[in-house]
Amino acid sequence: MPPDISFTPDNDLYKNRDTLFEDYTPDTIVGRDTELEQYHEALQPVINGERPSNIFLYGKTGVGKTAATKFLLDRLQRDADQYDVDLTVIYLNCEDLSKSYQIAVKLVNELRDPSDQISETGHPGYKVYEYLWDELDAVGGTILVVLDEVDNIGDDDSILYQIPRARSNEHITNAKVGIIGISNDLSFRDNLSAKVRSSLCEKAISFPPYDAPELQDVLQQRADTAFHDDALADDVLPLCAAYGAQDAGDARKALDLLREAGDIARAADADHVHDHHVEKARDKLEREEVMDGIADLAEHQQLTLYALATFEGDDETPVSSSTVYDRYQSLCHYIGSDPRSARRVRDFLKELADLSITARTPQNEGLSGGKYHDHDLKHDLETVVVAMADLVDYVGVHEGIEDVVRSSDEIVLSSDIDATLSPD
Ligand SMILES: Nc1ncnc2c1ncn2[C@@H]1O[C@H](COP(=O)(O)OP(=O)(O)OP(=O)(O)O)[C@@H](O)[C@H]1O
Repeated sequence: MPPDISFTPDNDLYKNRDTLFEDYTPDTIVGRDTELEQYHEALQPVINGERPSNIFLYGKTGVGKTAATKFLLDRLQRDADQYDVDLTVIYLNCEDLSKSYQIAVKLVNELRDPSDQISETGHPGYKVYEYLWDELDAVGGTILVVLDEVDNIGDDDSILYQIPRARSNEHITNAKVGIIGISNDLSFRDNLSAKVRSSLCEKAISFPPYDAPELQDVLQQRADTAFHDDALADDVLPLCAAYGAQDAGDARKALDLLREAGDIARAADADHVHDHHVEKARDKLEREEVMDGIADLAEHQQLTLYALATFEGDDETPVSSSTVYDRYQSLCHYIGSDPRSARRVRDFLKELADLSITARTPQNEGLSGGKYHDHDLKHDLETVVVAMADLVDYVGVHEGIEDVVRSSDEIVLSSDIDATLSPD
């Protein structure tokens, strides 16, 4: 008989938890006054009925570029209606679109009736642009094309050049088209060819990371809609904001932390969310992030990490790059894979440290010992081994991690652990 499981609503802490998610658009944007002012000014020609400027927004992830865009374009659309300005806004996320051709097809289809769509492949490039110019002119008025994550477009025949020049090249005569490009790749603008840069970046607006007081404003605004009054202890928002500021001033992460803390408090049947819930939430999110980072590593990077993990299991860390390399070679030997060079493995170790998966400390033993780096895991051994369980399953369990594999509920291997690999 299954146990008698039932569900009852539990909304003692949350008033509207959904507002802590990414897809919720807040009514106002806080903490971005300077950027909103610049952005507002850059959009002003639209409401004057003039040719729109091409605008480029850049800044690290989670600093409000998309939120500010949606907020301002909503307002602009509302006011355009009031002042009889014929405005059409098309929003496109370029995450999976790396070619100008794909963007052009998407735009044509956005502008066309659903019954009259073109296929995603098989048209000559010039033809797709012809369709696009026809559609833009048919819509007419002012058209703003928002290209979020614009840095994914990686070709020379750039639509980022074609659209801004379409009017002067007499491809379109009716519509006035402006591009709003959004990017979190800070080197993207510098790497654009001069001609694309000058068309796309007529108005460039930088979004810096949030500092702790700005993040606290963002969190406070969201907490007011998400939680009941008094649900949060006084130190919760300052703590989430401080962690968010440490995490590159990313509002998305700070909001995730607040929601996770709320969930942990709710699961514990707490009357309030306290700082210890925030600390637990932070550990959990950090662990998930590290695990995702490890799962994304290439095979030989993971083998390098596996080699280091075996020393951690034997309490022998920190260890030098050459010690890790010897163990790495043994692991390669077990699976019959050609080891990468010692230099390459030193690069892997540096990358692991850059990803905050390991700690890398320079050592200098003077003339006798020379300079080298020591390495250590930055997270507990079980987290690391769980994250690379598929590789451990494939290579076999090394003695150094045997205890943790045996004691962990989260590591399920397809074969017997008895067949452990010897130290080297
Ligand atoms: N100033 C703000 N006021 C209210 N909410 C904000 C603010 N800034 C960011 N947010 C919220 O934080 C999250 C991330 O913001 P947003 O998507 O705008 O960042 P972004 O800079 O576009 O990041 P990415 O480059 O990763 O797309 C969203 O949920 C957004 O609503």
